[in-house]
Amino acid sequence: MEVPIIEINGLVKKYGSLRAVNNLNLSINKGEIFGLLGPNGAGKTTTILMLLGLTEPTSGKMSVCGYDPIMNPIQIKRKVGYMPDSLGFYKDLTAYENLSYTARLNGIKEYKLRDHITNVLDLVGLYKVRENKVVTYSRGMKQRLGLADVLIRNPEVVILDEPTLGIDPSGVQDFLRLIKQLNENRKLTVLLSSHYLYQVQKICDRVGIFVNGSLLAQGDVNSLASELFGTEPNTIKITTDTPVEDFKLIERSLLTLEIVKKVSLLNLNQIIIECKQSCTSTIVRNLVNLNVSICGVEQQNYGLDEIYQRYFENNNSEQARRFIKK
Ligand SMILES: Nc1ncnc2c1ncn2[C@@H]1O[C@H](COP(=O)(O)OP(=O)(O)OP(=O)(O)O)[C@@H](O)[C@H]1O
Repeated sequence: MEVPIIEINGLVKKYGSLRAVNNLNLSINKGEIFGLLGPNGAGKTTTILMLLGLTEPTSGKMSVCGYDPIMNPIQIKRKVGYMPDSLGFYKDLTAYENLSYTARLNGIKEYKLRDHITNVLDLVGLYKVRENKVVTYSRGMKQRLGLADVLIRNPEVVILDEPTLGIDPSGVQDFLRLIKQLNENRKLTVLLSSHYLYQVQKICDRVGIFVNGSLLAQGDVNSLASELFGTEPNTIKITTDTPVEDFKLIERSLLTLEIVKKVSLLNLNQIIIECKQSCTSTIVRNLVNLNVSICGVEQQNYGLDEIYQRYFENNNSEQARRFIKK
C-alpha cells in the first residue's frame, strides 16, 4: 500500500514580488525515489529548504514523516538526512574523522561509534580509503562521503540537492546505483533534485518537472512520456523514386486514418506525415496501395529526454508552459 511520507499542499514561497515556489502540491510515498527536475532557479532548493524547516513558506501546508517542518524542526532533523549541493568537510581530516565528528554531534554513543562508522563507510564504498584525508578525494568520493554523513544519522528520508553535479559520467552511474541500493535494502525514501532527466530517470520511481516555481508535470517516466508525447507529433518522412504525382489523393487517403494529423509535400519527392503516435507500417502500407514508389522511410520520434532538453533544461519556461498546455 502506498503511504505518503511527504505531503505538500498549496505551498508558496515569495521573495518580494518573486514567487520562487508557486502553489506546489506534491505527495511522495514511503520507499519511493522521487526526482525533482528543473533548470537553474526553478525553485527546487527553496522547496527542499522548506521541507527541512530551514525557511518558512509564505503560505501552504507540509508534512514530513508526520511532522510540520516549521513547527517541529528538531524532529525533522532526526528523521530527514539532507545532502546540500555543496558539501563542507574538514579537508585535512580523514573520512573516518569527519564522520566521527558528525556522529558525536548527533549523539551516537562512543561504544557504538566505530562499528557504526565502519558500516556506513562500507556501504558507500569508502572503507578502504577511510584513513585518507578528504583533500585527496575526488568529487565523486566526496559525494559518497556526503551520503555517508547523511546515513550516519539513520534517516527515514534522504533529500539530495543536485547530487550528481560535477561528477564524471561513470561516477554518476555508480552514485545513482548506490542510491538505488540504499532505497531497496534500507527502504529509504529519497527525494533528489537534478537538472538532468537522462541521469536520474533510471532510478526514479516518479519525477516532477519544475519550471519557474511551478510543477508543470509529474508521474512515472513512462506515463510522463505519454502525457508529453501526446502533444508532440511523430513525424515520418517518405522519399519517392520519382516526383509525387497525385499528392491531393495521397493526402486525402492518409487523412482518413485516425492517427494522421497532417500531410505535406516537400521537394516534389518527399511526403511528410505528422501522426499522433508511431505508425510507420500503416503509412507505408497505405502508400504502397496507392502505388507510390517508396525509396526511403525516416521516422522521427521525440523521446522524453529530447523534449525535456528542448523545453525545460534551457530554462525556456514560457515555451515549456505553452508546451504543457497544448
Ligand atoms: N534568499 C533568497 N532571496 C531572494 N531570492 C531568492 C532567494 N533564494 C532563492 N531565490 C530565488 O528564488 C528562485 C528559485 O531559486 P532556487 O535556488 O530554489 O532554484 P533551484 O531550482 O534550486 O535552482 P539551482 O539549481 O540554480 O539552485 C530563483 O529565482 C532565486 O534567485
